[in-house]
Amino acid sequence: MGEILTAAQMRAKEKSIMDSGAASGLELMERAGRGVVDAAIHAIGDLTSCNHHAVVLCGPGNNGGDGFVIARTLSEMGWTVEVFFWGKAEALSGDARHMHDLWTAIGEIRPMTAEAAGQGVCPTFLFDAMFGIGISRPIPIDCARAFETVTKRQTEDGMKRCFVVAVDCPSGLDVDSGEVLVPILEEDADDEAVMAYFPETVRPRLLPLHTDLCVTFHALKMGHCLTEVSDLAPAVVDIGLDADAVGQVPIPAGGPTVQVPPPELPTKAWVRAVTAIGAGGHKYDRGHALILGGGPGKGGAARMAARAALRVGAGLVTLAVPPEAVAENAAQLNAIMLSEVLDAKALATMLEDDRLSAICVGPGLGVGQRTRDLVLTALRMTAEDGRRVILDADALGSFADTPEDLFKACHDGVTITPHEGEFARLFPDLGQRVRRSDPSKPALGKVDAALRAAERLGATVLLKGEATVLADHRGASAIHSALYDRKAPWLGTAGAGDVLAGLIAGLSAAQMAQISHAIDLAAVAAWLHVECARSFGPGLIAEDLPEQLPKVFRDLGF
Ligand SMILES: NC(=O)C1=CN([C@@H]2O[C@H](COP(=O)(O)OP(=O)(O)OC[C@H]3O[C@@H](n4cnc5c(N)ncnc54)[C@H](OP(=O)(O)O)[C@@H]3O)[C@@H](O)[C@H]2O)[C@@H](O)CC1
Ligand SMILES: Nc1ncnc2c1ncn2[C@@H]1O[C@H](COP(=O)(O)OP(=O)(O)O)[C@@H](O)[C@H]1O
Ligand SMILES: [K+]
Repeated sequence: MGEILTAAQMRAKEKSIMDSGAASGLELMERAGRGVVDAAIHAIGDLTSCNHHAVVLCGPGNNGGDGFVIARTLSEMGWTVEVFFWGKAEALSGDARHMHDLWTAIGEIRPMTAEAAGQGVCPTFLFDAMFGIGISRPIPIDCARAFETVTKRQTEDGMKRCFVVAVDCPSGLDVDSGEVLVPILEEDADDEAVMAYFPETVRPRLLPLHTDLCVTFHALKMGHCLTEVSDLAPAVVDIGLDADAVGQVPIPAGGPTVQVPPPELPTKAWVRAVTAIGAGGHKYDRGHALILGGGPGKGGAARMAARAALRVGAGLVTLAVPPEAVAENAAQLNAIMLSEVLDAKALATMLEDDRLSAICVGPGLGVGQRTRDLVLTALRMTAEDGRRVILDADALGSFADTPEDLFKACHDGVTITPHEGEFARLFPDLGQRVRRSDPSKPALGKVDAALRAAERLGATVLLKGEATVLADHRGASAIHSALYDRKAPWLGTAGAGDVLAGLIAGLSAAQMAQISHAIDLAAVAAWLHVECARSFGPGLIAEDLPEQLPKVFRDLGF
């Protein structure tokens, strides 16, 4: 698993392999269907106590074609298979039609209605092959209801439910944005607000398609990484798209080109490659991070950022606070140095010292003119010299009314770290379209939104959340999802974002601009952030995060 693709990129890969003659559409579909069966059986493991009965729900496109292959494969293995079909056989594509006909030679097809699908024994597997990457609007209500009624079939003991396998993606998932396009319940149909499809009002009323395992082809798609689509981590089936001919065909732009590695990759080498961790040397070789802090009583956020910067490997860290906050901070700091900074002019003087190699502005600073001045000064003083600036929280909030001022001042050494609210205030047009707010327009999704924002800024954007998305002005992007086996919901705790900003600042301080791109450092920081949260576990508060770093580094073998 290296790359994450958009639907268009996947289609381009499929087309190029077919055009090259290396495989036909039918061969790909056969491999896809058989791969799903293998992955499903592998997930269950021991089938001895299962009833070898499966239900396959097939849709009107090639996803349905995969479903017919699944039905035939299981039937050949001696399973009892029920197939429900939504669509018209004559409207199927050539490949899907062929698979449909192969199935009808050995088995029955019934129309997909809730009544029909609700009858019968509880199957071991329910395969959702209704809609795949070709979904364009909420799935038909009959499909959603048929799905639901199969999952409600019960075993004799009334306990067991079937194991639901989504083919390519759960039907209704927009694989580019991660948005779920499932239908509005009929009982809501006379509610104007619901029918207007405003996500806030509609979401709780939507019919969820619960999935145990999602099996996709060749590579994960963006939606699998932006939304938790199944209980188990998605399985990826190799359908033979890696042949040479495919590599030579440029795939369309717009998808991520950098991916935060999953934990099974050689993480130590990756962390070492983009940081100075484990490199040894003098403290002055590992940079000096400057963190700007807020006024009296508002210093916690910046202190946590400073602590994270020091623990992650900056040689020195200085916290610079307004004069009236010096006493408070002096009482709280030891290894972190303390300076006083009255205003932007004082900051400019301080930044003349180019040993200060990275600057973090925002946590706990307060929204207003003083913060705006500090941000613009930090950006001006670093515009030409390769030093990196991390803008978080109030540094972003202070430009909600004048975002253009920030855009003009940003440079390629800047990383901004907004959560979705801060992002929407800085980029209202993009923020609105992260999710579908207008039924007639597809959602932009977090990756596209972050890429457009990064282009506008000429800088790196790290858009936070359960799935953290990174993008830069060169068009590189990455997704780091704290989902599936990297879940860390307890990381959503006050101050966690301040720690992340400090981690990026610490890595940036230790790293000179020419060695790696800002997006790589932000990606390592995002990975370490979640790793620290997972290492600590539930009960975590933000202060605990930097204290987990030594253990995380030890576990990596440093
Ligand atoms: N290419 C290959 O060789 C391989 C492809 N593979 C498989 O193909 C899948 C992609 O196939 P696909 O492009 O046919 O799209 P798919 O997701 O089946 O649905 C599109 C159909 O649904 C329709 N439709 C859409 N939304 C709708 C709605 N709300 N309500 C009603 N109808 C709706 C839409 O019609 P239309 O929008 O024109 O009305 C169209 O008919 C992919 O996910 C993978 O499983 C694998 O076998 C590997 C090899
Ligand atoms: N459910 C979640 N799972 C994993 N990480 C999360 C989750 N919710 C939030 N986070 C992470 O926690 C941090 C919260 O940051 P932020 O929203 O800025 O909060 P704060 O301002 O309190 O620091 C972000 O890094 C975000 O990615
Ligand atoms: K599906």
